[in-house]
Amino acid sequence: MDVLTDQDVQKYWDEGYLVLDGLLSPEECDALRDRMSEIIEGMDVPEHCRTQFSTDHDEQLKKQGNADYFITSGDKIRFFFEKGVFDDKGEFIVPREHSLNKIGHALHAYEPLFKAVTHSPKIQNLVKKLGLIAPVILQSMYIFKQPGIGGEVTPHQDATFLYTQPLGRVMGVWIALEDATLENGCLWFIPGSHHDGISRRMVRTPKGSFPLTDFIGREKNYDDKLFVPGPVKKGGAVLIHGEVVHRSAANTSDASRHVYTFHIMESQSTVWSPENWLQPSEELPFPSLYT
Ligand SMILES: O=C(O)CCC(=O)C(=O)O
Ligand SMILES: [Fe+2]
Repeated sequence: MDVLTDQDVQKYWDEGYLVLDGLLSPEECDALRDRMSEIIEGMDVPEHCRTQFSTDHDEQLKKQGNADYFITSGDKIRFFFEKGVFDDKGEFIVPREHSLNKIGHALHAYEPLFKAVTHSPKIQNLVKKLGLIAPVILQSMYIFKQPGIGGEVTPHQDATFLYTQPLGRVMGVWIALEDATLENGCLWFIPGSHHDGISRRMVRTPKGSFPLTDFIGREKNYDDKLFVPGPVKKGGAVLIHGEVVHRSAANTSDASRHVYTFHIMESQSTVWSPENWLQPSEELPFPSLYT
């Protein structure tokens, strides 16, 4: 059975995103969440995440540590924390399971359950239905959007961070492992905003310089009234075109909003920018979706 109808496909290309109900069962969602709880229990918190800086020199070291940790995370499973979750001794001041913003960027490669969902027949079939010929997985993230402290994600286009030539080759698959609502920070989109290219690109800076990345261009100021919410029930998913403008609000509710999301690229006749922060590595070349 096709997960996508012809109308769905049309809607995706017209609006730049598509909300799908019931991609995963509640049990499949819970299995991913349970595995994530185990990962967090066993998590080693890197020193540069814990340390507070007391001198400018310390601050610089921490910044460098954070930047290195991020830019080499494409083929690893790494932990990214919310602000203000450690005290000055580096101990958690919130429960550790509430301290994380996200985990990335290679769950799809190294965590069997996440790998199985990513390469599942359902995902493969919907990507086939969209006409992709040689799709590969670029990255994956588990995003927590913690109750009360999960911050907003400001308006952006994913191709800002995952740039290709030509554009139009990248798609996010964003799977709600809990209900994503207006209260806990569901996604919002500007329908049809994927037709005008991108306004900003994140690029690596020359080797040996700091910061490690910089932006070319800047994000436009979008009229708030243009955004349409995309709430979705647990197990539902949103397909996100690489150039559609989207955002999510802070989570001011008591309910978390866990999601598993990954990005796919049509690799046929596409050039992946060597200036992107994320690069395929010897350890982990971008794996094919269909195998
Ligand atoms: O989960 C969010 O709030 C933002 C996620 C996002 O921007 C993405 O998956 O592309
Ligand atoms: Fe995004």
